[in-house]
Amino acid sequence: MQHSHWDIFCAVVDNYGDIGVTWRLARQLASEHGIEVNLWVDDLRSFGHILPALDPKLPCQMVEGIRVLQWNTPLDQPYVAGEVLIEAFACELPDEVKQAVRDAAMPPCWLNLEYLSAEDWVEGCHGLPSFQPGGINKYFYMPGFSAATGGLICETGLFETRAAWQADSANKMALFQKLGLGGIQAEDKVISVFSYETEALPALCELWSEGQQRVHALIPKGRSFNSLKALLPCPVEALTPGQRIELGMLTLHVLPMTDQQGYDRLLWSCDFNIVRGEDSFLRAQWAARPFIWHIYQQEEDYHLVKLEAFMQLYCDNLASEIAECWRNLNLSFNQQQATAVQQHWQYMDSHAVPLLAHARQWPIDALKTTDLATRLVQFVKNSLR
Ligand SMILES: Cc1cn([C@H]2C[C@H](O)[C@@H](COP(=O)(O)OP(=O)(O)O[C@H]3O[C@@H](C)[C@H](O)[C@@H](O)[C@H]3O)O2)c(=O)[nH]c1=O
Repeated sequence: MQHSHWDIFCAVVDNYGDIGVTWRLARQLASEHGIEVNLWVDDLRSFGHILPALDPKLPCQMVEGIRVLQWNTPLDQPYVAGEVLIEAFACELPDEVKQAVRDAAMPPCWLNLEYLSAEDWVEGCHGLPSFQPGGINKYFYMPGFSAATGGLICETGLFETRAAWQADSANKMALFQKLGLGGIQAEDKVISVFSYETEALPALCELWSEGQQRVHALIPKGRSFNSLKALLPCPVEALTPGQRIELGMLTLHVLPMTDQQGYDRLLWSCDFNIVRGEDSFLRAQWAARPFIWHIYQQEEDYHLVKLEAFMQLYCDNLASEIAECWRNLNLSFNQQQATAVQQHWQYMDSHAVPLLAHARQWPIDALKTTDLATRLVQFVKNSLR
């Protein structure tokens, strides 16, 4: 008899995105689809940054209904083939697992969960099998924005919860206070910043510090601050959560890192979000607020192709003037063009109202009829038939 559990293997690369995506998926599969999930992770310490409830020293633990296992090489905890085996982002599965799959009387449905992209070719590759030694198929599961792709991770009821949160400004003020971010008034502009290093960031800070309105930039300790060293009173390593750095009309706040639900609420609470990678990029869209996407850099500037594909989609039904302005802002930020990013930010400020209206409509248009987890469960059912 086949075991009904699912295994997800995730290798943490150099950031939080791979584990961020797989953790969200694992949680949703368990809570909304009643699936028993084993999540194998090779770096629990990094995982602990976005899941403070985790004990990185434990080889096996239950967190929010998911069994989280330390993935060591060689594998030192037993793997038993279940109904589904997911290798996240083409991580190389342990030999012991591949052997167990070959030996299983009923092998699991084996999937490679790929990175999200808005490019056209994704539709053609989603669901394609690749024949593996032992006569088993491995399927490419491609997240994406169209109905013919694997979809986008989005929990049931998320938009309603977010709308209720945003309907009462007391929620954001209470959150800022809870996070130890002092001195923020309800009418101030609040911007979250979770980017990689870029020269665009000090340029924007300069603009904000000289503006008419009070601006608060909420920045977790890490890569964004590496680009702001010249503005800091101490080395980046010495910054402490809650610390404030006053620069004219701008206050830089050192943001404590929270779990993913906390980060979502932060995105809902800000007027503008600067996000990166894959997961925060999607969550900024679900926050229904305007954003800049600092895309993860790839060889030969391939990331700019991915950025272009997304921008085209996002701007599809946006008035051309506003679309151009938002595209230029994103491009100049990603290309570290200090003067251009300042100019485009100012243009964008003058289109704030329609841009916000677009950001509010976008999640509904982008999600289509079903989310990734629901499509994935259906995909597995179809391929096991
Ligand atoms: C700031 C913050 C983030 N987070 C979470 C949100 C996301 O799940 C995660 C960050 O992931 P991302 O936004 O994807 O950005 P990232 O840069 O950390 O991850 C990247 O890693 C590379 C290896 C991948 O190739 C990229 O595509 C990308 O996923 O951290 C929290 O939970 N709490 C926080 O306070």
